[in-house]
Amino acid sequence: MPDSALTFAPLETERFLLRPLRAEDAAELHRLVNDWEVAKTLARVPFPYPRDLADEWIASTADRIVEGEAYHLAIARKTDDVLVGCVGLTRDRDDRSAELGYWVGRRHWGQGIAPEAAGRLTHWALANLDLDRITASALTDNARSAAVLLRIGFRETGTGAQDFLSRGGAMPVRLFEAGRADLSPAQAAPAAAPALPEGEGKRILLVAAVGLIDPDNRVLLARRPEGKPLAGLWEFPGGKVHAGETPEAALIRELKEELGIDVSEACLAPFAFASHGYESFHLLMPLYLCRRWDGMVTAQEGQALAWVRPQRLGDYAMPPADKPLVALLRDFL
Ligand SMILES: Nc1nc2c([nH]c(=O)n2[C@H]2C[C@H](O)[C@@H](COP(=O)(O)OP(=O)(O)OP(=O)(O)O)O2)c(=O)[nH]1
Repeated sequence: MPDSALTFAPLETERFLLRPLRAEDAAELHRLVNDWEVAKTLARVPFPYPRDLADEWIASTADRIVEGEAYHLAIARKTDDVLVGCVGLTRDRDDRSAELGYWVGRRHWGQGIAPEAAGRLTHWALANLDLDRITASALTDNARSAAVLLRIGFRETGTGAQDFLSRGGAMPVRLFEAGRADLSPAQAAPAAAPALPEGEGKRILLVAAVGLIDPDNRVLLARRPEGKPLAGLWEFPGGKVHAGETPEAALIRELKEELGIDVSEACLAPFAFASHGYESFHLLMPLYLCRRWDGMVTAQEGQALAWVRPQRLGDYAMPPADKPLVALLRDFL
């Protein structure tokens, strides 16, 4: 799946824009990073830091964004576009992971900039790239950096050793990792959901979903957007059944809201269901199939959509509840 953006839309945080680096940033970047207190915490930064290297490195970041290999971004103040540091991710496609790194210039320390920027990039990456986890490391003598990672939601997974250019050799580091489950907002069932029985002490959440099938026998998947639980995973369109609604009425409403199409109840054929225990609720999800609708399928909420051939469904990371449904659907279509 192509997920590398040709042009990278800056990511906004409360106080900063995380934007691609520009040639004009080189002087300030050099001033901030050519500081032993900053360079000594970074694995791939030499000290002293040659001025030319700032130009070369900035030039290389654009290509790597286009190729979807690495996202090294300026942390720029929204008010005056002043560069205060950098935050970046380097992907390991084979491992479906990426490594997070960040630094903030010494004159900007103590303002909570690193967690704000690194947290935003981590959430964005898990929601928009084909990744399952983000890794990071911090020197064992850098408690401040470890605290940043823990604050974002990273888990400490062990210790290791890493080569540090600035220190001239291998140094001991603490290793960290974050996956969707670490960062997801609480998966609480909404107040609007009907009162269903509890199973094993967990509330049962009723969600209606549909496999929309086009004339080429492809199935529509939608990507869960940033900010929702399980962000970045692909799912069958649908949503929670509200109090007083039938599953069919809920689906008709959701398909209008999310995809801008009109579906009649007669075109929703019951197919299978998922019953899956998540940590804080038990999901009960009837899956319908639908081959007829009115209107053009268009993402109404900015979510990514993909029409997928049945035999390629396995290429898309989906919530654990969907696994049995995918197998059934592949056999059926
Ligand atoms: N729509 C859908 N939801 C799924 C699938 N698999 C799966 O585990 N789920 C889970 C994820 C969520 O916990 C829940 C759906 O809730 P949701 O929050 O997306 O529903 P919604 O569209 O009503 O969202 P909202 O308006 O409350 O933001 O079901 C699937 O294939 N499709």
